[in-house]
Amino acid sequence: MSTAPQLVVHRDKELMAQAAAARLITKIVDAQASRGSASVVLTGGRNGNGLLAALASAPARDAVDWGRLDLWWGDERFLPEGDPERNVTQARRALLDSVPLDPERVHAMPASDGPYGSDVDAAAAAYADELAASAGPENHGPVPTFDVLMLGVGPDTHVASLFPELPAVRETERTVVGVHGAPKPPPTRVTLTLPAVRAAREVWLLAAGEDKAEAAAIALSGAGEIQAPAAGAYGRARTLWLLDAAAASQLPRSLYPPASP
Ligand SMILES: O=C1O[C@H](COP(=O)(O)O)[C@@H](O)[C@H](O)[C@H]1O
Repeated sequence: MSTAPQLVVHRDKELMAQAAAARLITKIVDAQASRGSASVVLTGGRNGNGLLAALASAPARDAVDWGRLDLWWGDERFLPEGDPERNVTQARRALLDSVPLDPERVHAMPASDGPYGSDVDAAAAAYADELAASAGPENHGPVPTFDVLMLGVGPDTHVASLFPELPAVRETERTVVGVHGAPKPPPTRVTLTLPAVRAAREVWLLAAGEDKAEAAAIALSGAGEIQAPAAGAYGRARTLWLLDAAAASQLPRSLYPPASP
């Protein structure tokens, strides 16, 4: 069942990144206190990396037990290991290289020069197997119940590497698929599907900047998920849109409470 989106609109993208980083720290600490460990799905893109950079410079980052955190990715650009355009490379630079993570719990998606070579479909199937191996009976399915799954929203409403009208966004069975011919470079990618996204307790959609305003307005105004993939991204317990004022500028004001005078 879909959870109705809740919206939080911040003054600008810097404040949005800092507030989202603070929110994520609290979520991780709470999950570790109640379940022993936490699991988070990272997103690539400007807003996702902005959040990680804000987290890296937040003093409260030391409240996280980094060794008891599983990190997964919502999508990856299928490029060689270490390529600066890979989402994991960018995440390492923004945050991961500066915190004491357990390398066994950092679940990067395969690279195009990894064990599956250039076979992106085999790479996607392997990531699906890794997810399934981490899911316990309590998860009732082939993916763990992620505590938080973050998604940057593209100007065309794509989330992860689920682009409007492409086969990946129509997938209803597999949890991870290879993407061929993405309209945004690089064309070959690996992505979680909407059923995998919806296994998360909380899904957070990040949209900052004027170029996200139309996408946010379309996705939040009843568009279908095939045409507007962001509209199909929701969590089991909560769906949260974190925006800045520029990205919220085309939304009907009825969707979020007015700022105080
Ligand atoms: O290519 C990608 O783009 C989206 C959105 O990125 P943005 O820079 O427009 O915020 C991102 O969420 C995704 O992970 C990434 O692979």
